[in-house]
Amino acid sequence: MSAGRRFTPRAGRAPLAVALDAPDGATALRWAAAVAPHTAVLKIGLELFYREGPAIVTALRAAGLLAGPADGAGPAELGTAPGEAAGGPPELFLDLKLHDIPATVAGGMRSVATLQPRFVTVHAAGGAAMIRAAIAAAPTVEVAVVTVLTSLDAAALAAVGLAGPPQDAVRRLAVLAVEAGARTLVCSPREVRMVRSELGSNVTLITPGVRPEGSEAADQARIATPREALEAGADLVVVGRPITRATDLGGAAKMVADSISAGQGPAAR
Ligand SMILES: O=c1ccn([C@@H]2O[C@H](COP(=O)(O)O)[C@@H](O)[C@H]2O)c(=O)[nH]1
Repeated sequence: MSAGRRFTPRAGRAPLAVALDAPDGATALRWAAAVAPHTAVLKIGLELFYREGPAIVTALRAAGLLAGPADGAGPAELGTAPGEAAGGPPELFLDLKLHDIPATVAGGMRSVATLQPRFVTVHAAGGAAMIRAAIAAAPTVEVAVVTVLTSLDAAALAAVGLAGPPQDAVRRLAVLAVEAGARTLVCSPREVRMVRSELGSNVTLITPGVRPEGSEAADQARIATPREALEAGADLVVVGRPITRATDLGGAAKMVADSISAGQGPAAR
């Protein structure tokens, strides 16, 4: 079973992960400084990690923009229980989408586990053995399993041999992942209700494909607003370009965080 309890943001933080899809470390540091006060999680993906490597994690931590082990970063049993900590810097989400043979993915997980991230992503399409290997290799990391990329619509899925509504593919892959021991899944906000009713309240659901009202979908196909995602049962919403392409990144992140917080409370969850 993958590490951690169901995700709860640190006290005072909106359940928002800002995607730092920056071209270089200097830009990432600037963006992180602007958004860190408003977000629970910072997500580092392929663009930034391939460019800067683990050094970007060290730099963000040195700047106080990312939680480290001393802040109780990592899965809940390694750090603070929900509600215990008063804020603190955002937690680390390494969105590296590992997808390879089990032994290779296990090696990759062992390597990135040294950075003590809260979440690392792998692709469900790598299969159950690969997911089990990822979890076993990094017991302190929450392995977040990507079901169906939020950029894929029904036509794109049919073209890769997965004809049928995206919901069906998401359901199959979510069940496979949980049967392999995962308890954190990535899907679009459109499938959250279905996945939650299929797999219950113990799984953490992370949703990219989130667009504040009026912002461009760009290459995302299965989208909803932050409020809609949370109301459907998501635990953490990922927002990138609508924040990082804004002139005032801090203001944009605050607006998204406020829109989420306005919808939170017993009735909304
Ligand atoms: O299915 C997935 C899995 C991961 N992502 C990542 O989330 C962000 C979304 O960024 P936006 O700019 O808000 O579109 C990005 O880093 C993706 O790699 C995803 O979009 N869909």
